[in-house]
Amino acid sequence: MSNSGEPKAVTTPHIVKEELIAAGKWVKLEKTTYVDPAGNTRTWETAKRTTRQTNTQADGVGIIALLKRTLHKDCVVMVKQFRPPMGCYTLEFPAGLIDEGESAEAAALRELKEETGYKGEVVGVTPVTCLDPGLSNCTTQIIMVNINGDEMENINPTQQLEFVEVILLPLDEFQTKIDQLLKKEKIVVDSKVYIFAMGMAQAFFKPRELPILKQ
Ligand SMILES: Nc1nc(=O)[nH]c2c1ncn2[C@H]1C[C@H](O)[C@@H](COP(=O)(O)OP(=O)(O)O)O1
Repeated sequence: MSNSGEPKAVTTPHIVKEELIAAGKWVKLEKTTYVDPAGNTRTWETAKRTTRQTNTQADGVGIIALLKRTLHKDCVVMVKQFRPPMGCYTLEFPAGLIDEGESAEAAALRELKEETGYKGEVVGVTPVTCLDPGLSNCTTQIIMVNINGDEMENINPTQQLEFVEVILLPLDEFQTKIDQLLKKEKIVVDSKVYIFAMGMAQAFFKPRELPILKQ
């Protein structure tokens, strides 16, 4: 790297035009023409969902649902399902697309009920977050939900989706349990899930390894 020579022109990068290359019912491919920070006009191949609702910036929601029961460890409610684009089973947080006129919070509680049978209460919401910005404009909001597992309707929850398996994993062993599952089965874990698992391990277990805290 060198600091010599003419300073590069600095431009505010921006989109010039978006041209449709192909469209299906759920997904479309566009050629995006844009100006890069150096002022050069370039193109990019962009995938978009066709289903994004008006008045929302997020395509869907992901739900971090904590099942809280007396005399049980708190568990994260996970779903395992066959995902055609991956060609295999995946381990994910419950998730789904936001319907027209629906808030992210309402979508999260609806999807949680449909996919797992549990009735939850929203305790946190992320901003709109991107999922794979080098490929797609797809966005999600992650909704944190608590489930009172002692409530009657959450004792034997009935899910509405036949091909979605609900898996409960204890929060305090989340990463270890995922690792065990990955060793046992041919399954791919969603990156959001694994990052959350690593974050939990760092937050809860690493500080206790500091010498000062061991005394
Ligand atoms: N990319 C997709 N291709 C499809 O052929 N069908 C798709 C795509 N994305 C969504 N869907 C369909 C499948 C479901 O019937 C509905 C709703 O999905 P939803 O449950 O909201 O979301 P996921 O659980 O994340 O699939 O859309």
